[in-house]
Amino acid sequence: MVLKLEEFKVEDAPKSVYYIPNFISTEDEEIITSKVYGAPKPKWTCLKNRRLQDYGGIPHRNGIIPEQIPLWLVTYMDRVSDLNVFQPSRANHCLVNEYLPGQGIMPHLDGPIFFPTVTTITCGSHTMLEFLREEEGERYFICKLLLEPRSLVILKDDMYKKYLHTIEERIVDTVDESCVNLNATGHKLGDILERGTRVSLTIRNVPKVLRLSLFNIKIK
Ligand SMILES: O=C(O)CCC(=O)C(=O)O
Ligand SMILES: [Fe+2]
Repeated sequence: MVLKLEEFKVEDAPKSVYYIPNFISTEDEEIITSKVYGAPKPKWTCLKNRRLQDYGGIPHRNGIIPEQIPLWLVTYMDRVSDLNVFQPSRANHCLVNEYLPGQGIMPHLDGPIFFPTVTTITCGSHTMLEFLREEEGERYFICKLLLEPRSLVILKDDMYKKYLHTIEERIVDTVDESCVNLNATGHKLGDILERGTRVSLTIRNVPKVLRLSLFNIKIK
């Protein structure tokens, strides 16, 4: 299936957002959640307000020391790379985040470690991804995106580099006029959406790949 990215552009957002509903099937969604929850307990990193798993290695300022990515996940990372969003490269890192109702993520930029395009597959529950502008220490709300289960969202340009993104710690979301991708979703103004447990795959490219050289290992 060849998918024309331009057809999924969110026109009412700052440059650039693409929102693709049903990027994966319900079967894919079940595979992803069962693999994520089937991972050994030490694979999880527990933060104060969410849990996460790193695949592909831990990204650092100087680069990433690559780790083998399980085949089930390579399938989905390849499906995203095939949209040519990381050209001339491909995805080599995936962060899995789990959010229980009431959990979220603080306003942040993904930063310069990554190729400046971020893609996220949402499983299990919707969420509301909100965007802020930061100026002279003040933060101003810009817009929000309703991320439905099985969707893919792609952020690049100013939406990657300039505007912070955040998920507020809420148990319900209300759909209002600031939700700029509403017409691409199955929802309407005024809908009240109760959050369930959301598992997201944040798929990116780390351009700097470090290779461990044997010559740097001192043998006594
Ligand atoms: O879970 C999400 O949709 C966002 C995750 C995120 O912003 C990040 O991991 O940098
Ligand atoms: Fe982020």
